[in-house]
Amino acid sequence: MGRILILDDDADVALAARLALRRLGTVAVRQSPDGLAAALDEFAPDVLLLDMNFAPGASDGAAGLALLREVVARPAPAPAVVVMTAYAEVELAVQALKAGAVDFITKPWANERLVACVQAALARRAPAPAVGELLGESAAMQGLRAQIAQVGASEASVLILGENGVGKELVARALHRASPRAAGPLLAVDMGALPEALVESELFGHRRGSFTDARESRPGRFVAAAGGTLFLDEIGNLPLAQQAKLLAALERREVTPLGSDKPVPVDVRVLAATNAPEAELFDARRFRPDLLYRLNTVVLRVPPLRERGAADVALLLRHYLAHFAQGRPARDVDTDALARLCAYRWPGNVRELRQACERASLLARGPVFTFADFGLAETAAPVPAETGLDLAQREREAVQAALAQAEGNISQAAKLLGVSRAALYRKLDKHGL
Ligand SMILES: Nc1ncnc2c1ncn2[C@@H]1O[C@H](COP(=O)(O)OP(=O)(O)OP(=O)(O)O)[C@@H](O)[C@H]1O
Repeated sequence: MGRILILDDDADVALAARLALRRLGTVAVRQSPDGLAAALDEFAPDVLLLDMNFAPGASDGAAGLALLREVVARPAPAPAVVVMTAYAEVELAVQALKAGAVDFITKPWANERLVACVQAALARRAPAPAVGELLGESAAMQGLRAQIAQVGASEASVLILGENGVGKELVARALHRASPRAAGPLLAVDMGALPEALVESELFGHRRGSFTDARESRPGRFVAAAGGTLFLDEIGNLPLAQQAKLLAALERREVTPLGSDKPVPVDVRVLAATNAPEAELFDARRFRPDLLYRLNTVVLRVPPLRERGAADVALLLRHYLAHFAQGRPARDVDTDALARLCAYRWPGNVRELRQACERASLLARGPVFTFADFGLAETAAPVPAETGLDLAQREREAVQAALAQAEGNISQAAKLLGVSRAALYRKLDKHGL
């Protein structure tokens, strides 16, 4: 989400742009360049969509270029400028790019093109993501982040569901950060990794001598997380006997350490996660329904990576390849490789993608990354069985992948594909992109 200012003296054009762009954030419209500086100070847009002509009859774009230069020269944070030109004004568009515009859009535009162009400009202005941030701009990930913001602020128990490596722990951390308990600790307990005999002492603590190895008294995780959040990972692996004890602790909001008969009050918010299929979780022979109802006041489902779309895969690739480049500029991903990575199923989800990026960054020798560099099991590009090798489809995928990698920047995408900008525009038109 961002702040977008549209400057166009044609009220109809400005309105059409405002309607198309409103789902990207807060959109304001000005019809005259008079007072633009003050408007920029006041509204502080991330992106300025700038018309190039303002005087009646003028078509040389001089007024627009002059405004563009003023805006670009403003002290940071100056907005990213996307200029609007008429279809034939390629020369003017080039001048604008040279003067510091991040992109141009020709009128009349297809709304999807305008949205993609402004979205890319917004993304370029967005601050670099903090470590551990849940990345993804697909509708599914935006929805998930909105849910986190909403339920994070409450004390509700949240059950986080999703396949291996989708980011359930990141979701738990984000919920904790969004909560009033953010200043307190977040303690994670991996139920899958704990031997059954140790579950109780780990969660509830023990008194010295309560069992053979208990040389010292030890507070359990419930007590250690006081004032904060306890994240019970792989909850589906908790044996039935311990499920009963966990239920009792949650209901009474107190725990009794092993070897003690004095209950200790606890002050934690409990988050739980599992990669078990929901059907298994709702099987009373494996998981107590009463415990499930305690844990799942809110259920958050983290979608598998293959359901988030090519743009999210490309975004995560960019993020992790930059991360593993360790300060050096990251190499590009070859267009064919990108199309195949976007179509790959990612059974290990984001964790698998992260590891594949680490492998490629360490081992690849070429100037660009190829599909083989990522060391993924599936080596053949997926070819739809019935249609065979559909050239048009492959071209469409390559264009999509290049646009995703170039974050919607047409010049860069054209460079990646080895075609001119004009040829890329024709391809966008041909494939209705
Ligand atoms: N949306 C995301 N953006 C950036 N990184 C992510 C995202 N989702 C997951 N990751 C990264 O992928 C890796 C796996 O994430 P995480 O441990 O949270 O997954 P999980 O669902 O808890 O896995 P498991 O089920 O195996 O416990 C981590 O390195 C995490 O930082």
